Amino acid sequence: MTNVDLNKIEQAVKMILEAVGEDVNREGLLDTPKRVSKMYAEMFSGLQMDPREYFSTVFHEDHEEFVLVKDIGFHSMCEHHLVPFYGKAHVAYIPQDGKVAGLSKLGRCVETVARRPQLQERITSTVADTIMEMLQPKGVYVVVEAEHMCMTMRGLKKPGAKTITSVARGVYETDDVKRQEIISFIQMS
Ligand SMILES: Nc1nc2c(ncn2[C@@H]2O[C@H](COP(=O)(O)OP(=O)(O)OP(=O)(O)O)[C@@H](O)[C@H]2O)c(=O)[nH]1
Ligand SMILES: [Zn+2]
Repeated sequence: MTNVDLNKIEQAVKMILEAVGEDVNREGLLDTPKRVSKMYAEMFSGLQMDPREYFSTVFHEDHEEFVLVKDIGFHSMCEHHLVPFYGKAHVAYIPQDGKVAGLSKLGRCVETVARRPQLQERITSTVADTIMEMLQPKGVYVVVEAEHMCMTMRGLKKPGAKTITSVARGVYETDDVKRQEIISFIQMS
């Protein structure tokens, strides 16, 4: 978090509170700018990290079918409104030449990419492209399902509306049978 200017965030939060008509000196708000600055540093910590690093260690295992880690919970921040969107990611790949990653690294990749000002589509494609680049698998399929607070607590105001995005790379782009197979495992409860 070295490049995060906590002071600047504090000043900005103070200005927003003043601008909406709050008394920034009332007791309950005294520490709020500082708290919010630390919170933003945490929520945007993915900007300081490179998700590719999680795949610098790979294992060699003679496994030729898919690996799927599903229901990876995440929280992110909509880059248009700076309010949360959150849900689950499902990440699948088919190793090539026995090149497999530690299972936790798929979740770490999602977490890092999510902790940035984001669009759901970009989380989905960045995770898929990172795995394609680092593991050179036969294919990658990523599905993200999320609820966007910018559509529930404001604007459209439709609580429960869910957005689903998917990105297919490699064989998952061309092989309908393989894609259907992984979709059925993702849908399985
Ligand atoms: N494609 C995409 N759009 C998103 C995402 N998160 C929020 N949005 C949308 O970004 C759009 C921004 O639209 P604008 O018209 O510029 O902003 P707005 O007036 O606040 O829009 P409303 O939400 O419709 O009130 C909205 O339609 C949001 O629903 C996302 O992850 N992906
Ligand atoms: Zn939004």
